[in-house]
Amino acid sequence: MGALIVVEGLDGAGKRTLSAGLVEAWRAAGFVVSTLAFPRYGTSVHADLGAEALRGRHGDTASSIEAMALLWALDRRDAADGLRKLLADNDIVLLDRYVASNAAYTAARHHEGGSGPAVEWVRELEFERFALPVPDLQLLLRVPVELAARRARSRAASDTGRDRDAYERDSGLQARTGQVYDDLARRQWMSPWRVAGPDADPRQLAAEISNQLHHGRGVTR
Ligand SMILES: Nc1ncnc2c1ncn2[C@@H]1O[C@H](COP(=O)(O)OP(=O)(O)OP(=O)(O)O)[C@@H](O)[C@H]1O
Ligand SMILES: Cc1cn([C@H]2C[C@H](O)[C@@H](COP(=O)(O)O)O2)c(=O)[nH]c1=O
Repeated sequence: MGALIVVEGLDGAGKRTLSAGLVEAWRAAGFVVSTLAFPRYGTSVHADLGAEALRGRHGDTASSIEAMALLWALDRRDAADGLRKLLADNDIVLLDRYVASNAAYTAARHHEGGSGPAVEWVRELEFERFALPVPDLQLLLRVPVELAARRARSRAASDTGRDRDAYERDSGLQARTGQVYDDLARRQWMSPWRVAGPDADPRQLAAEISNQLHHGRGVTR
């Protein structure tokens, strides 16, 4: 059974870039690695509806905090069997966003912290009711809100298919989401967390994580 590792952080933090670096380093070290990014745009109708809602479609869907969270959660529920198969077939499965994204953004939209009712609602929905696999490690890519916003803006300018959505345009939401992520990491919500900064070296991080998991539960190579 492979190790389930999740990269979390704000919009534009650099999760996709860091994930690519980690995967490259682990593969170079001989690990069999698969990756998946949530929301699964183009694969999941729930993910696509969510993205469209954040760009003004589907009436008042985006204004409902729980409706949005349910769309993202249903995307993961549909992915659960495939995820279990990936875990059976790989040493490491790396996810770019997972359940903690729903916990952080839902709590932040409600102006709650990391131990409030929104986080508990997400935990009960996704880990208990939907029985999604619990991560072995959650990695918070913690970058200043201003830097993440700058990166999200410059990516939107250079990539015409990646315009900023309603959450990315809401600097207050991003700041509160960052605080909830900090809370979740401090509380070690659901599993062990590590925090990496904007200058993290993917190769060094990859080595530290595989050592950490080796001493804990899995990942032998
Ligand atoms: N370490 C870095 N140094 C400089 N630029 C970076 C770094 N990491 C990411 N970027 C740039 O910042 C932008 C956002 O990065 P990326 O797509 O990896 O973020 P993300 O966290 O996956 O975003 P989102 O969650 O919004 O999809 C991209 O244009 C990327 O090239
Ligand atoms: C998976 C997931 C995402 N969100 C939020 C985070 C982003 O602001 C948007 C879209 O995600 P992307 O990474 O920018 O494509 O949705 C969320 O609130 N809950 C989730 O589970």
